[in-house]
Amino acid sequence: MREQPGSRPDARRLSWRSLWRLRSYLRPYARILTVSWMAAFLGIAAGTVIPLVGKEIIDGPVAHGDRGALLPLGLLALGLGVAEAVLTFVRRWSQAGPVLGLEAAIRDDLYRHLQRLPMSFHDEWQSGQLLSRATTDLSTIRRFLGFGVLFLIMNILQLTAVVIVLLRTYWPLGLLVTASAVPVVALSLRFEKRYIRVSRQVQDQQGDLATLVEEAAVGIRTIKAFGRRRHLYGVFDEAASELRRTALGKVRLSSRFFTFLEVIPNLTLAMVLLFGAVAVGAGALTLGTLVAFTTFVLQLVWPVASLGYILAMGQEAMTAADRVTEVLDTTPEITDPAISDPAITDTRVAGGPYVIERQEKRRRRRSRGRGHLRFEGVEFRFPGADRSVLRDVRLEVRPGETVAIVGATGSGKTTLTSLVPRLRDVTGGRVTIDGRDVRDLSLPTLRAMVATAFEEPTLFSMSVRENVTLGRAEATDREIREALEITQAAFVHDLPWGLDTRIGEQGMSLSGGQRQRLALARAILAGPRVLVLDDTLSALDVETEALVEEALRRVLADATGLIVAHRASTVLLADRVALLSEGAITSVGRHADLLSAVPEYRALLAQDADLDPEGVLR
Ligand SMILES: Nc1ncnc2c1ncn2[C@@H]1O[C@H](COP(=O)(O)OP(=O)(O)OP(=O)(O)O)[C@@H](O)[C@H]1O
Repeated sequence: MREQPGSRPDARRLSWRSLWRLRSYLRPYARILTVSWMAAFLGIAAGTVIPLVGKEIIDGPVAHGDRGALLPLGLLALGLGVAEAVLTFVRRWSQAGPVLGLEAAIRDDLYRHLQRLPMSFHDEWQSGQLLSRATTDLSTIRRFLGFGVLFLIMNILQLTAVVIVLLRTYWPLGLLVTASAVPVVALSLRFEKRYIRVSRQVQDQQGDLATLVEEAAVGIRTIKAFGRRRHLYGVFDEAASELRRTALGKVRLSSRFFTFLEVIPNLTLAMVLLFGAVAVGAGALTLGTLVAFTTFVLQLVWPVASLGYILAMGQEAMTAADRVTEVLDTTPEITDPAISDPAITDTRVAGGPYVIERQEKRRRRRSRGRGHLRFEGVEFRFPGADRSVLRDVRLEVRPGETVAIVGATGSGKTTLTSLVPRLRDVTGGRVTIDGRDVRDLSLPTLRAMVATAFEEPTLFSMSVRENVTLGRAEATDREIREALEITQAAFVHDLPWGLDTRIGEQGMSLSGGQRQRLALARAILAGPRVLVLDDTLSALDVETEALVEEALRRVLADATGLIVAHRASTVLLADRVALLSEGAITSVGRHADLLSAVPEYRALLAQDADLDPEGVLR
């Protein structure tokens, strides 16, 4: 079995590199971020100066009873305190925009990229893994790039500044405080390795769990129908418990580390107080200096203690960035040709997306040919598979002609049809429309030329109108009505809000046949030159099917049709039939001729009780 991508910890890839690459998303916010960072640095400076003012107050006015000097120094300390508070507010306020903007921009790019990735990618990746990358992982990155990095640098700066001040104030105690950093650094390095491993495990397991929840929601009917609730609950519970165990391990690991980080500065503080008191007693240190010293060490408690938390955040963000870039780095294999096709959208065209869209539409209209479809020695092999699903397929569908593909289950019918709109790319030979290899056409042009309706129709959580006009957003109400009439889908007018009724996720509130009819209307409304129907009428009752077929005949007369058929009634829509046997086309001809001359074809359609010996519907 091939390994599920993105579901296993892969420490080799893990580095700051993935996270560093995402910095470009912060570029638009350079100015406001500068304000934020300036506020942070000035805040540290103000905070560091306050204890020094305290020292001056104790060693000066307090020690000498000089009340006159107390007021200006007191006001200075107060002013610094207020300044620190205001700067903290400015830092927090100015950070929110860039941080949320960063998350939204990466999410947009990820979504756009997922849409561009080919079917082979989506075949391999669990949707829950993609979902957790687009949600949990991006939030983790946002938290770290937005707050973690700033605090990490602020803390390091504060630690350095305070240590320098301490060393200059009274070096023996300064050295003691500096030495306390050694165990902190040593343990942080050890902690980092283990934490990276466990946090990747948690993130991957969250993705697996999201997949299980999604499958349970989408497949609820099957689960209920087979009475498998308990069984699937067991599977889910096991995955959830595993995640809980891993997450608990992660919390235990971090709590040990965080506790250690809390203890070190407090121990240091106790030692500073002890040795400082001795030094004051011996006259080597003033009282004011000792008070300033202890205030400084107290100031260090939070930066040191939070260092563990921030490092953990950083490590989680690194694994999250790795998981996100894993997807972003997958190159879409099915792309527009280099520059050979004038219909390719040039995103740098002046005038923005609307101008580009208009130009694209004009080009598409110009580039609409007659829809002459040819499969020329087509081979197809799934990635990693050891044998080809399609072998040397040669088939011609002339403009306006309809060819039915008939074959046993698993013979490659769906795969063959998916090559026309380039849902998959041939691995040998070529598919041409009007003499041009489909790979030489821009994807928008190709997909405007070819419309497909699948056996399992996907309807989106939007209105009927939006669902039906997916292939042609500018369709008028009259055109929509006509398409719905052809596909016998007038039932939508009886829905509570007619065309504007939102249909549930996957159109669950509609019957299978109703969904198929809407998907067919969507394909017809796109006004394609090549119409691909992959067993689209399978869920219709005999009467509705007859009505839809009658109307489809008119549509197909105007387009080139490729229809996958299991039933004789659908086959009769076609001018010719191609028999696909184990990935190769073994016979092509008229339905009646194949029925009498090809035993395999006869056997495939034999179950169709409605046929007379001539293969015609009774
Ligand atoms: N994503 C995939 N990865 C690997 N093999 C696949 C994939 N999808 C389909 N196959 C295999 O390719 C072969 C052809 O599948 P295809 O769906 O094209 O058959 P079909 O003729 O349309 O079948 P049916 O009539 O049951 O819909 C099958 O053996 C199937 O197992």
